[in-house]
Amino acid sequence: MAVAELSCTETATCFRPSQLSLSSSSSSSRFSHHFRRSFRPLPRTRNPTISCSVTSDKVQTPTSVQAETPKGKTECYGVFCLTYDLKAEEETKSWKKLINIAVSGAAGMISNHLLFKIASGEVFGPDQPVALKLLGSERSVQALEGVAMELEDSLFPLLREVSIGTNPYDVFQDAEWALLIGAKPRGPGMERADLLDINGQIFAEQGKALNASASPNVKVIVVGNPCNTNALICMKNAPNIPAKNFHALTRLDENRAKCQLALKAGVFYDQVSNMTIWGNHSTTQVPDFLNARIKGLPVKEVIKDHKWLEEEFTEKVQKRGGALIQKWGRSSAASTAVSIVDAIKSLIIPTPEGDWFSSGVYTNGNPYGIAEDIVFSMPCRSKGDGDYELVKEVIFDDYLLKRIKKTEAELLAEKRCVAHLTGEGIGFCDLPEDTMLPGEM
Ligand SMILES: NC(=O)c1ccc[n+]([C@@H]2O[C@H](COP(=O)([O-])OP(=O)(O)OC[C@H]3O[C@@H](n4cnc5c(N)ncnc54)[C@H](O)[C@@H]3O)[C@@H](O)[C@H]2O)c1
Repeated sequence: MAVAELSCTETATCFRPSQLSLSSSSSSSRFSHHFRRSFRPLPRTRNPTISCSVTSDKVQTPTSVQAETPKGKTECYGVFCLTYDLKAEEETKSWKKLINIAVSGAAGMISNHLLFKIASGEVFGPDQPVALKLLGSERSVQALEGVAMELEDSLFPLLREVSIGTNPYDVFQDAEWALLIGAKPRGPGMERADLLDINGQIFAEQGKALNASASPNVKVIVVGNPCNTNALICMKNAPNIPAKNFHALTRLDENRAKCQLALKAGVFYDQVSNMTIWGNHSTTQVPDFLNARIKGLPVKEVIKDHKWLEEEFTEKVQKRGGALIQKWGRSSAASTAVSIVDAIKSLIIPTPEGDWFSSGVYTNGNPYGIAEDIVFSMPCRSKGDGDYELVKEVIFDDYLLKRIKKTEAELLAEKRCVAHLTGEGIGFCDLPEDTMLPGEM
């Protein structure tokens, strides 16, 4: 094989030696799984200029490789340009049909953990090929290419295609899952209301793009904060997608609550079940120790220190993100990625008998008397078909109801604040207090 040096200053048709030697072979049987992946940039709003320098006289020119690409696929990115018909190749395999997974904020810290879990088969299963569609901001394009390169270098057999782009209408094309992580962090001195507006605009646009481009039954998990209201905005801008398909991630909060209960009870955390986080992914969230169980028993029967439950436990879960920042100097990324995996698996694997999981979902028709038309974390159960039902057999006491009311009030205020982004008039911000997101200082 010819040895070539490569340098690229922009995304476009750049080739590395392995890819070039592959392109000269017409026999697809010589390709191993990972050779059949493609990394191609999606069309962007601005045209990239190409600057590649390959220092070898033995390699083929990019032009000859381009000529071999299947019809309609004129651009490719990275090591493996698409020089074969991926669909024809798929027909010879007994694997499941490829699924398209869009991830926004793909160059960020959470995605840096998540993408490799998805590509490895840990999330959707060891026989489920995946295509990753990575959305970044204009500022993160170079980093996005770096992510794609690392994915290439990992040689995941299940990873069949990676595309990158900055236009959500292109990136979300045919997406069956949309993991919306990308958002702006709250800067110094920025009010929560400002953050709601800035990030709300991102999610309004992405909702429209999902509506126009994604699979009609796409499942959407909103991670970028403030995630409940961002999910509401996204949903309102995607009227053709069922409202039930939109989730705000509160699974990290559930996992944190389980961990704290296990520590206090002196059991391993797999003994804690039926954990609900009610409400907003903020410091008003309510970790429900009334309905949770330890070794199948009500928590209050196992942990007799009820003062601890009401005061320390609740606050510890609510402020866990901030405590972590103090130690790490940055917000939780690995455990958030793990919780996104948990959230997806909870929808594609039947919920264990008698148990449930928490997710921020649309409140219309909820059996708990929570205000309609907001995205609120509630207990859910799934048959493993991507859908869920709200759990009916939960109990309430005054303590729980009072706290649920507080987080509900916050979400209703957030909703009023973003009315201009949900098509419901002029936004008016009267947030009860400037509560922090878990993870903020
Ligand atoms: N729900 C939860 O449990 C939870 C937990 C932790 C973090 N978060 C939130 O997740 C978000 C991402 O966290 P992170 O640590 O990965 O942040 P990060 O700053 O490392 O990454 C965010 C990425 O998003 C990109 N981005 C910004 N605007 C974008 C847009 N319009 N389209 C696409 N990409 C865009 C940025 O360029 C950046 O690469 C933050 O809003 C954070 O508050 C939520």
